[in-house]
Amino acid sequence: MSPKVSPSPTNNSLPMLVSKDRELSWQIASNLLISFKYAWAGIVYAFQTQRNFRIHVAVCALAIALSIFLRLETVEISIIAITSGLVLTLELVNTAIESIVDLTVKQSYHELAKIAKDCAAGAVMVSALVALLVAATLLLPPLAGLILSNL
Ligand SMILES: Nc1ncnc2c1ncn2[C@@H]1O[C@H](COP(=O)(O)OP(=O)(O)OP(=O)(O)O)[C@@H](O)[C@H]1O
Repeated sequence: MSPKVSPSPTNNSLPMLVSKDRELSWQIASNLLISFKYAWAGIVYAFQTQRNFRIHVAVCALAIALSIFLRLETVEISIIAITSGLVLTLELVNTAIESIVDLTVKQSYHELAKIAKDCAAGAVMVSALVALLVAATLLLPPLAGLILSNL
C-alpha cells in the first residue's frame, strides 16, 4: 500500500497557509526592518516601565565594562556577557507574561495568574543570582588584586 502523501503547496496556496497560521494576529511585520523596530519598541517599553529591567541593564553593563577594564580572558568576558544577556532576556519575557496575564484576567484575582507571574519573576531571580555568582567569581579576584596592589 502506498503511503498517503499530502499535496505539496502550490505557489498560490502558500500565502494562504502563512496567513492562516497567523490569522489571529492583528498585524504582521512586513519585513525584517519592521520586525527590528517592534523588537526595539519592546525593549524601550520594558526599560521605561520596569524598574528591575533598568537596574539589571545598569548592573550588567557595569559587569561587562569591569570585565573589559580588568582585562579578563575573552572566554570569561563572554561568560559574563551570556549570563547578563540571559537576565535581560528573561526580564523581557517576564514583562511579556505580565502583560498577557493582565490582558487575560484584567484587574481580577486569579490563582493561575498569580502562579504565572510568580514563576516568571522566579525565572528572572534564578538567572540574576547565577549571573551574580558568575560575575563575583570572575571579577572579585582580579578586582581585589588591583585594589591591594594600589594600597
Ligand atoms: N491578577 C492577579 N491575580 C493574582 N495575583 C496577582 C495578579 N496580579 C498580580 N498578582 C500578584 O502580584 C505580584 C506582583 O504583580 P505585578 O504585576 O505587579 O508584577 P511586578 O511586581 O511588576 O513583577 P516584577 O517585579 O517581576 O516585574 C505577582 O507576582 C503575583 O503574585
